[in-house]
This record gives sequence, structure tokens and C-alpha cells, in this order.
Amino acid sequence: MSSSVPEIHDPLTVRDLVVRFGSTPVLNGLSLNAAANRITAVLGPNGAGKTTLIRSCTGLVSPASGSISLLGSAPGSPHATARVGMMPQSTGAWSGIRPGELLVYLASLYAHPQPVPALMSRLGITSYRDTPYRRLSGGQQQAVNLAGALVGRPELVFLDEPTAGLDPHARRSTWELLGELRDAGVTVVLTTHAMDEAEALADRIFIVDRGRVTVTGTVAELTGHGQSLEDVFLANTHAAVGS
Ligand SMILES: Nc1ncnc2c1ncn2[C@@H]1O[C@H](COP(=O)(O)OP(=O)(O)OP(=O)(O)O)[C@@H](O)[C@H]1O
Repeated sequence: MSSSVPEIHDPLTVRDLVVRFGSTPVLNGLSLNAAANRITAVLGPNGAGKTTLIRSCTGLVSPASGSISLLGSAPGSPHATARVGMMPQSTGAWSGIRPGELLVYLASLYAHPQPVPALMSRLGITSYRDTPYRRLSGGQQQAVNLAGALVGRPELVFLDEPTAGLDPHARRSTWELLGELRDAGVTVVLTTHAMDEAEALADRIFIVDRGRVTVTGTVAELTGHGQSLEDVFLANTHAAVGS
């Protein structure tokens, strides 16, 4: 298993990140990097700190210490905000808005957004573009969340469990889309609990446990000793507290 050697030009570099909520450290010296035009998958048990990592990278959480470089800038800076997309796990705040309106609004925040009709068509949103967000199915909400992350043509996009709860058709369609994004030069950082998804998509995997990276490598490197990726996951993580 290789250690990941960060390149100075990596779109994402996280070093020794510490995040505390109250006195409890949730990220505890976490370091990782995401290479350009690649899909990087972050795996870890429930509560390991994956969402907190993404929220830190997108300026929504303030770390106690450590550093994050996004395309050479700090999280939340105008340079980073204009070039980075994020698909959160859930977006309760959007409850009454209609997908079409939401995406047109989000597009207006960017200098060179994707055409909203084409994006809605690609993600299968067109037929429910006028349905209030709260009335959409979980999978439909996921599609809208993904569209929101992509509408600004990000160079780097964070996707927090992008296929959670999707049926197999929608999941495969999302995989295809993520492959197209990579081929188009987008750097993708995603979290997932699905080992087959990480195997199918990830150019590099980071396994996170209790707020730090315990192992990293390509799928081939991690599974090179005849272990499945799930075996490697189980060997390098603890069960979530309470499970
Ligand atoms: N705003 C917050 N205030 C207090 N504790 C928080 C906050 N956000 C997250 N936590 C705690 O931080 C820990 C890590 O949460 P996080 O959501 O980052 O985990 P995760 O790896 O994304 O988990 P999952 O796989 O279940 O989504 C959890 O114990 C969670 O309760």
C-alpha cells in the first residue's frame, strides 16, 4: 500500500487537520490530497468525520488547526468558491423551492454556468422541475443536489454520498456522469459506504477512521494481497460508537 505523496499542484491538499466540536476532536490530524482530473474516494465508518472534512473544505466548518488548499486558495475565498462545487448529504433548507427555480438561481451566481435545461435533462430532472423540493423522492432530491453542485462548472467538486438511496439505474447513471466529469478534467472527491462504488470509480482511496487517514492507495494497491476492499476497510477501521 503506497503512501500518497502530495503534488504541489494537487487541486486539494489537506494537512494535519484538526476539527473540534466542543472539546471532542472529530478530525484528529487528517491529511489527504486529491489529484487533478481524478476521482478520489473517502471511505470510513459512520461518524468517522467524512462530512466534517467536506464541510471544512467548503468553508462551512472552521478547523482548530491544520491547513486546506483548494486550487491554491483557502476554503471560502472568492477564488475557491467560484471554482468548487459541493453536493451535501441533505439540504433541508431548500424545502419549498422548485428545482428549475433553484438551479436558475444557483446558475446566476457563477460567471460561466452550465445551461440549466441541458443539465436538468442530463440528470432526469426536467419532468419534476416544477415540483417543490420537499415533495420529491429521495432519489430525485439527490439528482437536484448533484445538479446544484455541477451547475457552476466546478474544477473541483465534493460529493457527499452521491448515490446513497439511489436505485441501480440511477446509481449507474450517476457513475457514468462522474466518469464523464473526470474525462472532462474535473477533480472529484466523493464519500461512499459502497465498496463496489469505490472500486468502480476511485483512482485513489483514503480510508478514514476516528478523524484520521489510516490507509490510502489505489484499489489495486489496497487489494493486492488477495483481500477484498471490504476486508481492507474492516481491518483499518473501528465499528462506529454505539453500533
Ligand atoms: N455541528 C456539529 N456539532 C457537534 N458534533 C458534530 C457536528 N457535526 C458533526 N458532529 C459529530 O462529528 C462526528 C463526525 O460526523 P460526520 O458527519 O463528519 O461523520 P461521517 O463520517 O460523515 O459519518 P456518516 O458516514 O454517518 O455520514 C460525529 O460524531 C458527529 O456527531
